[in-house]
Amino acid sequence: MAFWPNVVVATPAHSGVGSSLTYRSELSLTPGTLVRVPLGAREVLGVVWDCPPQPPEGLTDAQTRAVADVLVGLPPLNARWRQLVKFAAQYYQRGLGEVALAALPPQLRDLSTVQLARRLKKQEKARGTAGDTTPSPPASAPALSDEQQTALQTLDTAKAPVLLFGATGSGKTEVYLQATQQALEAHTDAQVLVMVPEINLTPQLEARFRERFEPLFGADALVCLHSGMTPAQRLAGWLAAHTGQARIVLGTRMAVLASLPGLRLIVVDEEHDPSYKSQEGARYSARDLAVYRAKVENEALSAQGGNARCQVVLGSATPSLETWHAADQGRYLRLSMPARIGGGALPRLRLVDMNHQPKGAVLAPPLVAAMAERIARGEQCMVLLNRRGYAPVLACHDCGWKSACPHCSAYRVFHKLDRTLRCHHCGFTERVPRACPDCGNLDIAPIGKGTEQLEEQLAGLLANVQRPDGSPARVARMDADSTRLKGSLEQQLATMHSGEVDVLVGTQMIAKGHDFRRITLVAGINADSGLFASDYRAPERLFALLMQAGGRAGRDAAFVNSQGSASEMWVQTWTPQHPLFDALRRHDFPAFAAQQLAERENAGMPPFGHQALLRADARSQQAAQAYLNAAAQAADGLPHRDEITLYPAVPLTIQRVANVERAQLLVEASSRGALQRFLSAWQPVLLECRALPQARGLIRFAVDVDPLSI
Ligand SMILES: Nc1ncnc2c1ncn2[C@@H]1O[C@H](COP(=O)(O)OP(=O)(O)OP(=O)(O)O)[C@@H](O)[C@H]1O
Ligand SMILES: [Zn+2]
Repeated sequence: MAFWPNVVVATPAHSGVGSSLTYRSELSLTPGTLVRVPLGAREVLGVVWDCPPQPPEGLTDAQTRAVADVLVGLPPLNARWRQLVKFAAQYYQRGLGEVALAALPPQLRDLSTVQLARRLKKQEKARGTAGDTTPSPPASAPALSDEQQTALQTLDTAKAPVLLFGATGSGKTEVYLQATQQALEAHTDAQVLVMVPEINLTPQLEARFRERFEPLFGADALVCLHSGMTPAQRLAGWLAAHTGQARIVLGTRMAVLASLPGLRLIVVDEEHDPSYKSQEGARYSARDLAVYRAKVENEALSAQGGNARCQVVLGSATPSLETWHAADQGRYLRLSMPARIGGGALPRLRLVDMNHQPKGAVLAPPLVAAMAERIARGEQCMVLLNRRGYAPVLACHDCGWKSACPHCSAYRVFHKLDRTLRCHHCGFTERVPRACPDCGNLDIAPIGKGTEQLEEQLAGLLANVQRPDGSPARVARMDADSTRLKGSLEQQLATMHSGEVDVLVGTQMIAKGHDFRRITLVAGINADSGLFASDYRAPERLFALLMQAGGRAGRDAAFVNSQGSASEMWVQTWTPQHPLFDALRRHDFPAFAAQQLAERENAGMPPFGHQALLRADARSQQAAQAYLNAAAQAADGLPHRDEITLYPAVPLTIQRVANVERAQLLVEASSRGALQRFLSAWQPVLLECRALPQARGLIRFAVDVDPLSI
């Protein structure tokens, strides 16, 4: 007897190959089975989607090729996983095979059945011995605060996705830890997925999970999944999750597509973080997929009877407005934890009106004085500036030359430490010229400021300040440049935790999730850039950034009290009267969210309206825009066209990157369903339009559903 399995394989997006290919097999293959199949001259990894016993109409034996190999020993990917992948592919307008195969560890593609069997055996063996070692005593969990206790109980019983709206330092992590423990103890096969925006930024979190759960469930109980791992590590982690050996998966957005047959709890920590949205391939939102995934799991669980559930919890002190709105509507259950652990206060806001500061001052003198005082008392400070390098531009005052990147419509950033001009978009790097390349003038100077410069200036301004033990104050910088080397981030965080460093200067990476115990002053240096950005999400981002940054101050109430001080958040601004600061002063996220949501509703913006972007990359800006506009024209008559607004093509803010011209076209609809159906109908049209004469020079197009910036 023969079977005709339909197999999905990784085909390039829009390659025209259908969502699955039909092969022949002597055996009936369970859907979800991993196979190797011939594709052209190659042999590729594929996932069996279904396996009918008759060939599809019109197809004969002779036309189909046989499945080359079946990865026996690996359990098939289950129906819930396949449903998740199918949904992601449809919703984000990508190929099924592309999404399915991208969700698998890359190394799986290269392994033969024999190699895979060996790998599995090794893992099985390791598991056998793991139990032999005597477990260390479990790290004891602290007694929960009343708010934490209530949150934990509600998580256990809630029938909807939960928004854990907890102030900075309210102990959300402890709630995740104990909810994880509850879920794992409820069932021997239960698994928990914990997602974080950037795993390397928060080594503390991983350490807390390991410390808590390895003694209880063994050293193999927790695996990580993120793009910084080696291919071998990723495969091992994925296999452990897929076989159920790993009980906890801690990962970044990609982990949302991991195979987790026993999934019972999904935690999305700092759910507002933009890095949950993928910016390439299928541009999915891992947060939104997490909610969908829990729904699929719950449907399956309730079909089995019993009352097991898969809970999903989205946690943040500054939730995304999408999530906040869903809670307003009752689709999500909002759990509030307004109090900080230990009863500490949130930092007091000090606005510095830069109109009244000495001209050219990067740091207002009162701010420097306040920092000096705190250092002298043995407290730490943090200064946030969202721009790395020494200065964003280098310029010649004689002829007007500026350090433009030859390949991008952007300036190259001046990095003083290694004397380079570096493009932050394409990476193009050159030594800083000794003189102006255009006129030979020796006097070329930086314009604006970045973290390197801030570090340098602060070191100068605080040179005479002493710590309580009489030693000089120490300033350090943490940004993508200072943490490039492996282990350097951990080391820098350690110097901060140990108190070696008094002032930490850095980009947004210092504002995220860290539990520094002795910071009592946080300063935001250049907030205004976020106030007047053209993107309608800019205020939401700025508010979250400032509130999160401020949230690093005063986390240890006992320390703050013993110092006899109060923690402060300083913000330097040219527009202190901006209403955003009122809400920030009151730490009133709900008021800020309500005001922003009202504006969005009036303007029909998300989450009230729904958007997608059609993006085009081309050799010329004209071709990129021509393609987009042609695609818009060709949309006439498509289903739901009358419910859709298509805007004219526009160049991206940075329109050229690495010599590629970029343009986009906004698609808007008042209903998500209409948008979805329109986009599906538009997809073949988008493919056809590539061949139009005016689109010559087009390199690629991509659809971005629910884009984060427009
Ligand atoms: N019940 C508790 N008893 C004592 N200490 C606790 C308790 N819960 C949490 N903590 C401690 O309080 C501090 C803040 O907790 P945590 O880091 O979880 O806050 P968070 O809500 O995640 O904050 P953020 O959103 O700012 O990252 C941590 O040092 C944590 O160990
Ligand atoms: Zn460049």
